[in-house]
Amino acid sequence: MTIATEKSGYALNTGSDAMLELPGKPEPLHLRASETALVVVDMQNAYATIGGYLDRAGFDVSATGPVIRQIRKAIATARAAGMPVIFFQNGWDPDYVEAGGPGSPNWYKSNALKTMRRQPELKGSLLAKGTWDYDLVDELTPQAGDIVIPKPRYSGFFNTPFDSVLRARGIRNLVFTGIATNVCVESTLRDGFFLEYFGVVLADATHQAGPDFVQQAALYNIETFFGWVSTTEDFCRTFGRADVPAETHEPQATTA
Ligand SMILES: NC(=O)N/C=C\C(=O)O
Repeated sequence: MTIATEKSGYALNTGSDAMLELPGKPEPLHLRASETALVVVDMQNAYATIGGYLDRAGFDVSATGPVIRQIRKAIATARAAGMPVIFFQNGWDPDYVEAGGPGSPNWYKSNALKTMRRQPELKGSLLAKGTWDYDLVDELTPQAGDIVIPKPRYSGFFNTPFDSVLRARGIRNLVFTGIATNVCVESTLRDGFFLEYFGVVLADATHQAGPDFVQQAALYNIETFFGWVSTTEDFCRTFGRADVPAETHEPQATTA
């Protein structure tokens, strides 16, 4: 992506690179790297690690290892292609004020809040900022140039600067990875659809919260009504090299 330094104007930031074809369902999607961001949804211990919130709430997280590895490949490709990499972190302040009280539907539907009400000894440990549960998994550490956006609800567009961050960079296409396909990934992709963003999910770089059929249902919904479904390999082949190494980096990202 070209960054304007001595000249001004929206057109300086976007659209000068090649239009590429990303294989996908229900059909290939055409997009430029300069107008595309890689979005990593909620890859926190809460969602991807045994002992985290989803595991404690009774969801199966035993198959998240391969998903983490695919996300690392996608991140390495995106960084090499000059695409913004945007990490979301889901959760609330340690007193759960941002979670909403009994006046919020979130109070009734959040399985983290329900689990903590059932097991009061867990209070303060699930999805609270500053805890291990809230932290991104060690394998997916943001680096300088990446953007980290905290979010208080399932959609990354709600009560966050996400839309502004995207519009300021001329981003029109969102490539989604992360957990959970059927909750925060789909919610964010849907809201993006309403805001005229083109959303594509890398199926093998996502994981559902719930039984296997939920993953298939979410992908069906996305490819049929809201966006496109592709794979990590196709993303890496289109924007770089499929065998690009999944590096580790120092934590120096910008938190929005
Ligand atoms: N990141 C997510 O998709 N979260 C799903 C459920 C929750 O946060 O309770």
